[in-house]
Amino acid sequence: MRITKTALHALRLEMVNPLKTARGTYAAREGFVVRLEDEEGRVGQGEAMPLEEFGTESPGDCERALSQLLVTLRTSTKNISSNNTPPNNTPLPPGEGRGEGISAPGLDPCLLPLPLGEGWGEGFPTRTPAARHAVEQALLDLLAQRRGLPLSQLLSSDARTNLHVNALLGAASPQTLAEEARRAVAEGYETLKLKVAGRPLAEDVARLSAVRNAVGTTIRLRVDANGAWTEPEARAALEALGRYELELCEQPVAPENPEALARLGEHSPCPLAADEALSLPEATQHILNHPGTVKILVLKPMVLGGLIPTLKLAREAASRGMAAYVTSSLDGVIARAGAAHLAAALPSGSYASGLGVGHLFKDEPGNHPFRPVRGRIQLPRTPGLGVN
Ligand SMILES: O=C(O)CCC(=O)c1ccccc1C(=O)O
Ligand SMILES: [Mg+2]
Repeated sequence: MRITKTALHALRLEMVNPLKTARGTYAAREGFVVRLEDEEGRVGQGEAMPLEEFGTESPGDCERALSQLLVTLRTSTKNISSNNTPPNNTPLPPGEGRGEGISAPGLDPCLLPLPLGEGWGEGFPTRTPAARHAVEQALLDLLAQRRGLPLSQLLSSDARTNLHVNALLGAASPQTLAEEARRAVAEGYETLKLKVAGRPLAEDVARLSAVRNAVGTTIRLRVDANGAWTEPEARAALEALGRYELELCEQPVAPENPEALARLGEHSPCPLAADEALSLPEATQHILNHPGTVKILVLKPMVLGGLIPTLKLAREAASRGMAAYVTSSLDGVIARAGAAHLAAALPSGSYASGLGVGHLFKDEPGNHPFRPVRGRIQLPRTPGLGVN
């Protein structure tokens, strides 16, 4: 494969309502779309949507890195793969083991001529994970198209064809949250997620109570503290909120403190999931080494530097008995499409993915295949990413 043309566009996504997390409030998102054309006229697409507070580079650094990467791609005298048919025309092997499959059938070799930096497992993080994500995604889109496979199938021959997603509830007051929760359940969602922390515990208790009363006991409720509780606060909050039967809690304490996360996990009334901590290599290693205390990883490909590093981390986690699910970092359709293909290729699909955020954006394209319907995303069967 040879890249004959490249293009880089800025992308600005206005939100319908600002999304409040304990780490920041987002009214708009700014990033980039990369388009790569191969010698046979196919076009691959990738997105970079940096979110600095969650461990990516700044938009400025991202743009500089992308410009450099695209120059390298255009001027590379080396073909990205020595011929059109890779030596081994099969997808990556299924997700057991330590992910050694990834470098085997032609994927990493295709990306090797690129100074993409390293992915998770080889000295992660890259300094520009969002830029790496975009270029890797566009190359994978092209590669999957060339092989006539949906991207999910390129990543794993065992990939599922549809995904559960959670509804992200954005309302603040208990009453409006309860209405929002009822609507989501009526639409077909079986897993609801709400942001907690950054406010008095009594308020979160009232919010959780209102949601649980509104939806009954069969719906899964997950909460996300975005690292905002201290360890004692988290202990008290998990105790109080745990009465409402939580599926899990994402990142109760600061990402820099995986020891506290592990201690909390030993006595928590609900399973704990690591999210922001995974942008820090030392914290990630600590978490992988304590699989009984943190049971789940929340994987953000934009933060982890691409789909392949993320898949590697998921396989490593699975080999240690930990579960994982994929969420976006409030990305546009292109990145969410890649994340959906990745979610379908994870070793296990037992947790809903956090990819149902399109309705939060003002100019979300209307009828793309990655829109959840009745709480599920049905992956397109077309080769590549499946986004036009
Ligand atoms: O998981 C979802 O449904 C949406 C993704 C989400 O909550 C999120 C969005 C932007 C930044 C961080 C997070 C997070 O999971 O912490
Ligand atoms: Mg989270």
